[in-house]
Amino acid sequence: MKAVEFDHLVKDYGSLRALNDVSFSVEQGQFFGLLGPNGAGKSTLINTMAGLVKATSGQAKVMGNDVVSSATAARRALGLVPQELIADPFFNIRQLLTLQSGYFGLRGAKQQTWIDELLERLSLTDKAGVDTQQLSGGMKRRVLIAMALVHRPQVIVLDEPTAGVDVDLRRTLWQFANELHQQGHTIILTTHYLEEAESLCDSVGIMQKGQLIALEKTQDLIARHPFRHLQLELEQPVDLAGLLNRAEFAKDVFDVQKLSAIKFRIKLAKIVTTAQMLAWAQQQSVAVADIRWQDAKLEEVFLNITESVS
Ligand SMILES: Nc1ncnc2c1ncn2[C@@H]1O[C@H](COP(=O)(O)OP(=O)(O)OP(=O)(O)O)[C@@H](O)[C@H]1O
Repeated sequence: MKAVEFDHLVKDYGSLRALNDVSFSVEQGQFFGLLGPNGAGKSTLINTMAGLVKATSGQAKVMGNDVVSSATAARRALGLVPQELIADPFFNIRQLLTLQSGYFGLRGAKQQTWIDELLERLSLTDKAGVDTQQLSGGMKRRVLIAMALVHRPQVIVLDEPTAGVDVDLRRTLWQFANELHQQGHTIILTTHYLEEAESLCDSVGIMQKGQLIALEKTQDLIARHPFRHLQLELEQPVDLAGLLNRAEFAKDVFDVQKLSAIKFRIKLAKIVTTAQMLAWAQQQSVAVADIRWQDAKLEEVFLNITESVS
């Protein structure tokens, strides 16, 4: 059974097609990154999964449960941390979490122990009796996280959880998310911080204009797009850009950035080995002092994919 499954999902808002025939699945136990530029359809997809948005056609399932025909079971399997911050004038944090537990039929001492644990983990213990209206933005976000986890869902969806949060909460959040992942929960994360996605997510899906345009293991995706940066230090100043323009692999040279008179950062679109590079330098009578490679980052791969599709 897949953690989540989308089958030919379409969502129209009037004449705007926010989801255009999206089909893919996320395996149980994955830490999955859902990426895409603003307006790509990520939130629409997530909200469809959570039963908050009704698809125009197609199907979405959470842990095998159709989000429409088995809505209660699907909702129970999912914990969504939404983007928007809440403020409830009537309840304090503990009351809110107890109420949320009640929606899932969870009551009693065992549930209160779990609520205590959530409060502790999210550094909210001191604030448990405070009305949510009086909380800062970051604390409201912690409450949202606790609310999403109150029923210990198998699938946890974090919709841009670190937008505008401080370093401390960001660290707490990733530590907690990693722990939940290790305990076997499936985590689905949308974020515009691609460094976060690269370090946390084992697989990523990239959406653009309502369609899924890439779906791969994070490392495979990066490896398949052979950008590498070469940091080259020369013994003496040389017009490296000029020389490279005349080189046989000139078409592969992406960008030459002069860092100093002798230091360059070269972005290559094709893998060139160190030996090839050194042989070429020798041919050109360029004395190389140091050569260092750096792999592409998810951010560059992402920009390359989304730019080539748009
Ligand atoms: N309730 C709505 N009514 C009309 N159009 C909507 C509604 N919700 C979203 N849209 C439109 O659907 C498209 C997809 O929006 P969505 O919020 O899913 O994108 P996103 O990838 O989550 O973007 P972001 O990264 O900015 O959060 C956008 O063009 C948006 O304007």
